[in-house]
Amino acid sequence: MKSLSLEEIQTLNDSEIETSKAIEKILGPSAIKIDNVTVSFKSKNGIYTAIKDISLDIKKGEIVSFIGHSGCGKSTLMNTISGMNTPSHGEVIANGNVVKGPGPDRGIVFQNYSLLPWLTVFQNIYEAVDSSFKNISKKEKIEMVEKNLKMVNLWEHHHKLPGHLSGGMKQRVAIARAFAINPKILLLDEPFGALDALTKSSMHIELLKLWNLDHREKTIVMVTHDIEEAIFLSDRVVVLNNGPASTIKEIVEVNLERPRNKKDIVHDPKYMEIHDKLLNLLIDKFSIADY
Ligand SMILES: Nc1ncnc2c1ncn2[C@@H]1O[C@H](COP(=O)(O)OP(=O)(O)OP(=O)(O)O)[C@@H](O)[C@H]1O
Repeated sequence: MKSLSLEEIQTLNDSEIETSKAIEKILGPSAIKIDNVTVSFKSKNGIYTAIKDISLDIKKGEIVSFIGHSGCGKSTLMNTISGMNTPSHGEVIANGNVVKGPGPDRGIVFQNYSLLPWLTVFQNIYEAVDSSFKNISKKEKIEMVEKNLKMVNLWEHHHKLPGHLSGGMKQRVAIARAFAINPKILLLDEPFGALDALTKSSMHIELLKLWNLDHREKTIVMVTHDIEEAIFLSDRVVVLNNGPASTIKEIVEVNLERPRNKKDIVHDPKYMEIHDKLLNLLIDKFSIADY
């Protein structure tokens, strides 16, 4: 079903508004509306169009992953939602507002943690809380930092510098920082890409734990290369075509019940079917016989 643009909503009469509210109640409100977005970059060789005419609605509380080959435009799409890229055509609406730049309603976590190395774990989160919440006391800010560090089991390390933490711990600090500013939308660009398989696996559980504690109200968009990760975490997986001018190849629904159990899920025939589907969408050679 097509969502309405802000202009269309403004021209609705009362009964239409009631109807659209009723529909929204059933389908859930759109947290992110990507409307016909094209992003081109100027380079010395001319203009390079990374993504073209992409439209996608992401509902409040949904977890959606972008997957595709290297260079297909996943980060470009993500950066357009975050406001770090400006669309050459089309627009992104986040939480009802046209995205014009980065904002506190959209928290971002990158693969490289992006913690300030000269600040302690505590200070890294405090700085973010301090610049996002102007009207609360210092005591309340300290409590917010403590609560979020406890949620990722890192309170006892709050005095350490990032350089003295493991990769998984750094990523937990980055996630705690993103949750501390309490954005409605969490954007994760290959957040676990640099972690070993065991740490990655426990980070998936940590992330879902935080999402659950927040009543599954945060919308999470994630870039990943990892099919298993995408299935375990997501409600939908958006597969992108190769660039230039990448488009959406297919959207795969992950209709697996939550809470999901890492050990059991892989034996679920529905999981295997989704896994196969994604594999076939992403890979065309499965053995040396295919060359
Ligand atoms: N600022 C920029 N200027 C010029 N070209 C860019 C810029 N940002 C991205 N590109 C190009 O756009 C294309 C898509 O890049 P993007 O980083 O979005 O891909 P990706 O799917 O996230 O890749 P990976 O999986 O390797 O991280 C690439 O060809 C890249 O070189």
